Amino acid sequence: MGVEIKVEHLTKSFGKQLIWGDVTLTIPAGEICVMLGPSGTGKSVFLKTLIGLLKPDRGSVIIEGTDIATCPERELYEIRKLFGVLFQDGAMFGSMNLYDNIAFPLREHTKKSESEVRDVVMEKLDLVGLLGTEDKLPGEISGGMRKRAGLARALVLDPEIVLFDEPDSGLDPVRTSFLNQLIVDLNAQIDATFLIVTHDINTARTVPDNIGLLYHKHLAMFGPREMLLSSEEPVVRQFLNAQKVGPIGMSEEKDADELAAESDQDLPALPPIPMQLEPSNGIPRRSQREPGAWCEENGITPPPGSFDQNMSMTTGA
Ligand SMILES: Nc1ncnc2c1ncn2[C@@H]1O[C@H](COP(=O)(O)OP(=O)(O)OP(=O)(O)O)[C@@H](O)[C@H]1O
Repeated sequence: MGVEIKVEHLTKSFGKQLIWGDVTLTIPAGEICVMLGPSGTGKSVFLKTLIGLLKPDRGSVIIEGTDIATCPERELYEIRKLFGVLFQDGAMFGSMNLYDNIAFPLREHTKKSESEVRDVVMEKLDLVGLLGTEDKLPGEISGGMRKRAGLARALVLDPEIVLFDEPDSGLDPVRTSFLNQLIVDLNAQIDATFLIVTHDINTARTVPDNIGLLYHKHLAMFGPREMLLSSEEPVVRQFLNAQKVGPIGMSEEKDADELAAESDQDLPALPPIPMQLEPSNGIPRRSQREPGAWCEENGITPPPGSFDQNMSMTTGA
Protein backbone atom coordinates (compact mmCIF):
# COMPACT_ATOMS: atom_id res chain seq x y z
CA MET A 1 0.00 0.00 0.00
CA GLY A 2 2.96 2.36 0.49
CA VAL A 3 3.49 4.51 3.56
CA GLU A 4 3.30 8.25 4.14
CA ILE A 5 6.40 10.34 4.90
CA LYS A 6 5.66 13.37 7.06
CA VAL A 7 8.45 15.96 7.02
CA GLU A 8 8.17 18.80 9.54
CA HIS A 9 10.35 21.89 9.87
CA LEU A 10 13.38 20.01 8.55
CA THR A 11 16.64 21.98 8.48
CA LYS A 12 20.05 20.79 7.31
CA SER A 13 23.43 22.51 7.31
CA PHE A 14 27.00 21.38 6.79
CA GLY A 15 29.08 23.48 9.17
CA LYS A 16 28.01 27.07 8.54
CA GLN A 17 26.48 26.28 5.14
CA LEU A 18 22.69 26.06 5.39
CA ILE A 19 21.43 23.66 2.69
CA TRP A 20 17.70 24.13 3.30
CA GLY A 21 15.62 25.24 6.26
CA ASP A 22 12.14 24.64 7.68
CA VAL A 23 11.05 22.16 5.01
CA THR A 24 7.53 20.89 5.76
CA LEU A 25 5.62 18.55 3.46
CA THR A 26 3.75 15.24 3.44
CA ILE A 27 4.55 12.67 0.81
CA PRO A 28 1.25 10.79 0.55
CA ALA A 29 1.17 6.97 0.75
CA GLY A 30 1.27 5.29 -2.64
CA GLU A 31 1.59 8.50 -4.65
CA ILE A 32 4.35 9.57 -7.04
CA CYS A 33 6.18 12.79 -6.09
CA VAL A 34 8.94 14.60 -7.94
CA MET A 35 11.45 16.90 -6.20
CA LEU A 36 12.99 19.56 -8.41
CA GLY A 37 15.48 22.33 -7.84
CA PRO A 38 18.49 23.98 -9.44
CA SER A 39 21.81 22.15 -9.05
CA GLY A 40 23.22 22.27 -5.55
CA THR A 41 19.92 23.09 -3.80
CA GLY A 42 20.19 19.92 -1.75
CA LYS A 43 17.88 17.42 -3.43
CA SER A 44 20.23 14.50 -2.86
CA VAL A 45 20.82 15.69 0.70
CA PHE A 46 17.01 15.66 1.14
CA LEU A 47 16.78 12.03 -0.06
CA LYS A 48 19.63 11.00 2.23
CA THR A 49 17.95 12.72 5.17
CA LEU A 50 14.66 10.92 4.50
CA ILE A 51 16.37 7.57 4.73
CA GLY A 52 18.39 8.53 7.81
CA LEU A 53 21.81 8.52 6.12
CA LEU A 54 22.18 12.18 7.11
CA LYS A 55 20.92 13.70 10.37
CA PRO A 56 19.05 17.02 10.14
CA ASP A 57 19.91 19.89 12.50
CA ARG A 58 16.24 20.33 13.37
CA GLY A 59 12.84 18.95 12.47
CA SER A 60 11.40 15.49 12.02
CA VAL A 61 10.77 12.81 9.42
CA ILE A 62 7.89 10.67 10.61
CA ILE A 63 7.39 7.26 9.02
CA GLU A 64 4.86 4.88 10.55
CA GLY A 65 4.91 6.86 13.82
CA THR A 66 8.72 6.87 14.18
CA ASP A 67 10.82 10.01 13.85
CA ILE A 68 13.80 8.74 11.90
CA ALA A 69 15.71 11.96 12.63
CA THR A 70 15.98 11.07 16.30
CA CYS A 71 15.20 7.36 16.70
CA PRO A 72 17.83 4.89 17.93
CA GLU A 73 20.00 3.13 15.35
CA ARG A 74 18.15 -0.21 15.84
CA GLU A 75 14.78 1.34 14.91
CA LEU A 76 16.35 3.16 11.99
CA TYR A 77 17.68 -0.18 10.71
CA GLU A 78 14.13 -1.58 10.76
CA ILE A 79 12.58 1.50 9.10
CA ARG A 80 15.22 1.42 6.36
CA LYS A 81 13.87 -1.96 5.28
CA LEU A 82 10.80 -0.08 4.04
CA PHE A 83 12.95 1.74 1.48
CA GLY A 84 14.26 0.80 -1.93
CA VAL A 85 16.68 3.27 -3.48
CA LEU A 86 17.66 3.66 -7.11
CA PHE A 87 20.98 5.48 -6.98
CA GLN A 88 22.09 7.74 -9.82
CA ASP A 89 24.57 5.30 -11.37
CA GLY A 90 22.62 2.19 -10.40
CA ALA A 91 25.34 1.56 -7.75
CA MET A 92 26.01 -1.98 -8.99
CA PHE A 93 29.06 -3.99 -7.93
CA GLY A 94 31.18 -4.01 -11.09
CA SER A 95 32.64 -7.47 -10.56
CA MET A 96 29.29 -9.23 -9.94
CA ASN A 97 26.88 -10.26 -12.66
CA LEU A 98 23.38 -8.79 -12.63
CA TYR A 99 21.93 -11.87 -10.95
CA ASP A 100 24.29 -11.62 -7.97
CA ASN A 101 23.92 -7.84 -7.78
CA ILE A 102 20.14 -8.14 -7.56
CA ALA A 103 20.32 -11.13 -5.19
CA PHE A 104 22.70 -9.22 -2.87
CA PRO A 105 20.09 -7.54 -0.57
CA LEU A 106 18.17 -10.83 -0.28
CA ARG A 107 21.29 -12.75 0.75
CA GLU A 108 22.28 -9.95 3.19
CA HIS A 109 18.93 -9.22 4.80
CA THR A 110 16.78 -12.34 4.53
CA LYS A 111 17.08 -16.03 5.34
CA LYS A 112 15.69 -17.09 1.97
CA SER A 113 17.03 -20.29 0.38
CA GLU A 114 18.89 -20.00 -2.92
CA SER A 115 15.84 -21.27 -4.80
CA GLU A 116 13.63 -18.63 -3.15
CA VAL A 117 16.27 -16.00 -3.97
CA ARG A 118 16.18 -17.16 -7.57
CA ASP A 119 12.39 -16.80 -7.76
CA VAL A 120 12.52 -13.21 -6.46
CA VAL A 121 15.46 -12.18 -8.67
CA MET A 122 13.79 -13.57 -11.80
CA GLU A 123 10.47 -11.95 -10.90
CA LYS A 124 12.10 -8.53 -10.48
CA LEU A 125 14.19 -8.92 -13.65
CA ASP A 126 10.96 -9.69 -15.48
CA LEU A 127 9.28 -6.64 -13.91
CA VAL A 128 11.96 -4.31 -15.33
CA GLY A 129 12.18 -6.11 -18.67
CA LEU A 130 15.66 -7.60 -18.20
CA LEU A 131 15.03 -11.35 -18.25
CA GLY A 132 17.89 -13.07 -20.05
CA THR A 133 20.58 -10.58 -18.98
CA GLU A 134 21.34 -12.11 -15.57
CA ASP A 135 24.83 -13.33 -16.52
CA LYS A 136 26.00 -9.94 -17.80
CA LEU A 137 28.36 -7.70 -15.84
CA PRO A 138 27.18 -4.11 -15.22
CA GLY A 139 29.97 -2.84 -17.52
CA GLU A 140 28.63 -4.94 -20.40
CA ILE A 141 25.18 -3.33 -20.57
CA SER A 142 23.90 0.12 -21.55
CA GLY A 143 23.22 2.94 -19.09
CA GLY A 144 19.46 2.46 -19.48
CA MET A 145 19.76 -1.25 -18.71
CA ARG A 146 21.95 -0.48 -15.69
CA LYS A 147 19.19 1.80 -14.35
CA ARG A 148 16.66 -1.00 -14.82
CA ALA A 149 18.96 -3.47 -13.07
CA GLY A 150 19.41 -0.95 -10.22
CA LEU A 151 15.64 -0.66 -10.04
CA ALA A 152 15.23 -4.46 -9.90
CA ARG A 153 17.67 -4.48 -6.99
CA ALA A 154 15.79 -1.63 -5.26
CA LEU A 155 12.63 -3.73 -5.47
CA VAL A 156 13.82 -7.11 -4.17
CA LEU A 157 12.85 -6.48 -0.55
CA ASP A 158 9.34 -5.34 -1.62
CA PRO A 159 9.78 -1.73 -0.44
CA GLU A 160 6.91 0.48 0.71
CA ILE A 161 8.86 3.57 -0.37
CA VAL A 162 11.07 3.86 -3.47
CA LEU A 163 13.49 6.77 -3.83
CA PHE A 164 14.86 7.55 -7.29
CA ASP A 165 17.95 9.80 -7.44
CA GLU A 166 17.96 11.27 -10.96
CA PRO A 167 16.78 8.10 -12.71
CA ASP A 168 17.04 9.88 -16.07
CA SER A 169 20.60 11.21 -15.70
CA GLY A 170 22.72 10.17 -18.66
CA LEU A 171 19.78 8.68 -20.57
CA ASP A 172 18.63 9.80 -24.01
CA PRO A 173 15.04 11.12 -24.34
CA VAL A 174 13.69 7.83 -25.69
CA ARG A 175 15.24 5.76 -22.87
CA THR A 176 13.95 8.37 -20.40
CA SER A 177 10.41 7.93 -21.80
CA PHE A 178 10.65 4.15 -21.43
CA LEU A 179 11.97 4.49 -17.88
CA ASN A 180 9.16 6.93 -16.99
CA GLN A 181 6.59 4.47 -18.31
CA LEU A 182 8.22 1.73 -16.25
CA ILE A 183 8.05 3.94 -13.13
CA VAL A 184 4.33 4.62 -13.66
CA ASP A 185 3.60 0.94 -14.40
CA LEU A 186 5.55 -0.13 -11.30
CA ASN A 187 3.69 2.32 -9.09
CA ALA A 188 0.39 0.93 -10.39
CA GLN A 189 1.59 -2.59 -9.71
CA ILE A 190 3.29 -2.35 -6.31
CA ASP A 191 1.41 0.70 -4.95
CA ALA A 192 4.49 1.92 -3.02
CA THR A 193 5.24 5.59 -2.30
CA PHE A 194 7.60 6.98 -4.97
CA LEU A 195 9.85 10.04 -4.66
CA ILE A 196 11.86 11.01 -7.73
CA VAL A 197 14.62 13.61 -7.82
CA THR A 198 15.07 14.79 -11.38
CA HIS A 199 16.22 17.66 -13.59
CA ASP A 200 14.04 16.50 -16.45
CA ILE A 201 11.17 18.95 -16.84
CA ASN A 202 9.23 16.62 -19.11
CA THR A 203 9.36 13.92 -16.43
CA ALA A 204 8.25 16.44 -13.80
CA ARG A 205 5.38 17.67 -15.96
CA THR A 206 3.97 14.28 -16.92
CA VAL A 207 4.83 11.59 -14.35
CA PRO A 208 4.01 12.66 -10.77
CA ASP A 209 0.91 13.23 -8.69
CA ASN A 210 2.77 15.94 -6.73
CA ILE A 211 5.73 18.22 -7.37
CA GLY A 212 8.10 19.96 -4.94
CA LEU A 213 10.62 22.67 -5.77
CA LEU A 214 13.66 23.41 -3.61
CA TYR A 215 15.11 26.83 -4.25
CA HIS A 216 17.30 29.28 -2.36
CA LYS A 217 17.59 27.20 0.82
CA HIS A 218 13.88 26.50 1.24
CA LEU A 219 10.96 24.56 -0.21
CA ALA A 220 9.47 27.08 -2.66
CA MET A 221 6.31 25.03 -3.26
CA PHE A 222 4.95 21.51 -2.88
CA GLY A 223 1.57 20.30 -4.07
CA PRO A 224 -0.46 18.54 -6.77
CA ARG A 225 1.02 18.54 -10.28
CA GLU A 226 -1.71 20.79 -11.65
CA MET A 227 -1.16 23.31 -8.86
CA LEU A 228 2.49 23.84 -9.83
CA LEU A 229 1.90 23.65 -13.57
CA SER A 230 -0.73 26.40 -13.37
CA SER A 231 1.22 28.50 -10.85
CA GLU A 232 2.19 32.09 -11.66
CA GLU A 233 4.67 32.15 -8.76
CA PRO A 234 7.83 33.44 -10.52
CA VAL A 235 10.32 30.77 -9.38
CA VAL A 236 7.92 27.87 -9.95
CA ARG A 237 6.81 29.25 -13.29
CA GLN A 238 10.36 29.82 -14.50
CA PHE A 239 11.68 26.44 -13.42
CA LEU A 240 8.79 24.28 -14.61
CA ASN A 241 8.79 25.97 -17.98
CA ALA A 242 12.59 26.03 -18.37
CA GLN A 243 12.67 29.78 -19.03
CA LYS A 244 15.52 32.28 -18.75
CA VAL A 245 13.26 35.14 -17.64
CA GLY A 246 12.64 35.00 -13.88
CA PRO A 247 14.41 35.14 -10.53
CA ILE A 248 16.67 32.09 -11.10
CA GLY A 249 20.04 33.06 -12.58
CA MET A 250 23.01 31.15 -13.93
CA SER A 251 24.34 30.63 -10.42
CA GLU A 252 21.47 30.82 -7.91
CA GLU A 253 19.50 34.08 -7.72
CA LYS A 254 19.67 36.97 -10.18
CA ASP A 255 20.70 40.26 -8.62
CA ALA A 256 18.51 43.39 -8.53
CA ASP A 257 20.12 44.89 -11.69
CA GLU A 258 19.53 41.73 -13.71
CA LEU A 259 15.91 41.58 -12.56
CA ALA A 260 15.37 45.29 -13.33
CA ALA A 261 16.79 44.77 -16.83
CA GLU A 262 14.16 42.19 -17.65
CA SER A 263 11.26 43.93 -15.88
CA ASP A 264 9.81 45.19 -19.20
CA GLN A 265 9.98 41.77 -20.85
CA ASP A 266 6.67 40.02 -21.28
CA LEU A 267 6.57 36.56 -19.80
CA PRO A 268 5.55 33.92 -22.30
CA ALA A 269 2.06 32.52 -21.64
CA LEU A 270 1.94 29.38 -19.49
CA PRO A 271 2.04 26.35 -21.75
CA PRO A 272 -0.82 23.83 -21.68
CA ILE A 273 -0.78 21.27 -18.86
CA PRO A 274 -0.07 17.89 -20.41
CA MET A 275 -2.00 14.72 -19.62
CA GLN A 276 -0.44 12.65 -16.85
CA LEU A 277 1.33 9.52 -18.03
CA GLU A 278 -0.99 6.53 -17.56
CA PRO A 279 -0.06 2.91 -16.86
CA SER A 280 0.43 1.05 -20.14
CA ASN A 281 -2.50 -1.27 -19.43
CA GLY A 282 -4.80 1.80 -19.37
CA ILE A 283 -6.06 1.06 -15.83
CA PRO A 284 -5.63 4.23 -13.70
CA ARG A 285 -3.35 4.09 -10.67
CA ARG A 286 -5.02 4.27 -7.25
CA SER A 287 -3.73 7.83 -6.65
CA GLN A 288 -4.29 9.12 -10.17
CA ARG A 289 -6.70 12.05 -10.42
CA GLU A 290 -8.96 12.98 -13.32
CA PRO A 291 -7.29 15.47 -15.70
CA GLY A 292 -8.23 18.99 -14.62
CA ALA A 293 -9.73 17.85 -11.28
CA TRP A 294 -7.39 19.93 -9.11
CA CYS A 295 -7.89 23.05 -11.27
CA GLU A 296 -11.67 22.63 -11.16
CA GLU A 297 -11.78 22.07 -7.38
CA ASN A 298 -9.67 25.19 -6.87
CA GLY A 299 -11.38 27.46 -9.38
CA ILE A 300 -8.26 27.71 -11.56
CA THR A 301 -8.63 28.00 -15.32
CA PRO A 302 -5.84 25.86 -16.82
CA PRO A 303 -3.84 27.33 -19.72
CA PRO A 304 -5.60 26.94 -23.10
CA GLY A 305 -5.04 23.54 -24.72
CA SER A 306 -4.45 21.77 -21.39
CA PHE A 307 -5.21 18.05 -21.10
CA ASP A 308 -5.38 17.63 -24.85
CA GLN A 309 -4.78 13.95 -25.65
CA ASN A 310 -2.96 14.88 -28.85
CA MET A 311 -0.56 17.41 -27.36
CA SER A 312 2.89 16.52 -28.57
CA MET A 313 5.07 19.18 -26.97
CA THR A 314 4.84 19.14 -23.21
CA THR A 315 7.37 21.64 -21.93
CA GLY A 316 6.44 24.66 -24.02
CA ALA A 317 10.06 25.75 -23.58
N1 LIG B 1 28.45 15.13 3.15
C1 LIG B 1 28.52 16.42 2.82
N2 LIG B 1 29.34 17.26 3.49
C2 LIG B 1 29.40 18.59 3.18
N3 LIG B 1 28.66 19.17 2.20
C3 LIG B 1 27.84 18.38 1.51
C4 LIG B 1 27.71 16.97 1.78
N4 LIG B 1 26.78 16.45 0.93
C5 LIG B 1 26.36 17.48 0.17
N5 LIG B 1 26.98 18.62 0.50
C6 LIG B 1 26.72 19.95 -0.09
O1 LIG B 1 25.32 20.17 -0.08
C7 LIG B 1 24.93 20.93 -1.22
C8 LIG B 1 23.75 20.26 -1.90
O2 LIG B 1 24.19 19.06 -2.50
P1 LIG B 1 23.22 18.06 -3.27
O3 LIG B 1 24.09 17.03 -3.92
O4 LIG B 1 22.17 17.56 -2.35
O5 LIG B 1 22.54 19.01 -4.35
P2 LIG B 1 21.56 18.62 -5.53
O6 LIG B 1 20.43 19.56 -5.48
O7 LIG B 1 21.23 17.15 -5.44
O8 LIG B 1 22.48 18.93 -6.78
P3 LIG B 1 22.49 18.33 -8.28
O9 LIG B 1 21.17 18.70 -8.88
O10 LIG B 1 23.62 19.04 -8.93
O11 LIG B 1 22.68 16.83 -8.15
C9 LIG B 1 26.16 21.06 -2.10
O12 LIG B 1 26.71 22.35 -1.88
C10 LIG B 1 27.10 19.99 -1.56
O13 LIG B 1 28.43 20.38 -1.73
